Amino acid sequence: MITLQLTDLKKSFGPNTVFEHLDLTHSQGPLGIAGSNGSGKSTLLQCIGGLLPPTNGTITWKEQSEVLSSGAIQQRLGYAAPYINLYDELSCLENLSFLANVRLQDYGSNIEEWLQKVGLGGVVDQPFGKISTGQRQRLRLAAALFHQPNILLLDEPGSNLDKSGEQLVKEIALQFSGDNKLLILASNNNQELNLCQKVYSIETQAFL
Ligand SMILES: Nc1ncnc2c1ncn2[C@@H]1O[C@H](COP(=O)(O)OP(=O)(O)OP(=O)(O)O)[C@@H](O)[C@H]1O
Repeated sequence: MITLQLTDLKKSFGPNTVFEHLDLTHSQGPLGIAGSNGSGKSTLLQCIGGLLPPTNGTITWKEQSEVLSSGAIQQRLGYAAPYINLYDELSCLENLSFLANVRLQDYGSNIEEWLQKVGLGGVVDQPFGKISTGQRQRLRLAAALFHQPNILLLDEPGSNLDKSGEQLVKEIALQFSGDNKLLILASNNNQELNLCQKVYSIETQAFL
């Protein structure tokens, strides 16, 4: 079982405090983060995913009762968000191959499988910068998933996706409802938040 524990978390940008005194524990399955525009959902997700240092407080990941090191978290973590970009000049396939090389592991046929699964089989050789916005979002999802993470962070996963893309997000959320999996999904979209077993409001700092 994977557990995330946030204790007395605070994030400020200069004089602007986005959230403070935030305590949250979540074990296993999909957790939604809700809140209006500018309430701090992306900021919280970036702190959880290690992209932003919190101003105060602690973020602890555990697998069973063992505290995970930052290296262990990076191995287990997938993250898809509009602010995580891929290389415009590289093709879809080259982008994922590059990420696989960075991870220093052989993922066998996983990359091709994920490109098919997200519906990009017809554009594998197209540069990321030249595919449509919805296709780019699909590639971001594949990039977050091909290494088979058991922790997944998704920021507005359905943005620019059509009906089949929404179905894909639903399947991903279902996949992360299983044992030893944890999904955190930040969104304004109720349809997406409904995919989550629990929803936490960043504004009230309570479960809805
Ligand atoms: N790098 C930054 N520097 C300064 N302020 C920032 C930075 N990132 C976010 N903020 C501020 O933090 C606040 C929360 O922004 P954030 O993007 O986390 O909100 P959000 O809930 O994800 O919004 P949305 O629903 O519009 O995506 C905003 O006031 C924003 O301007």
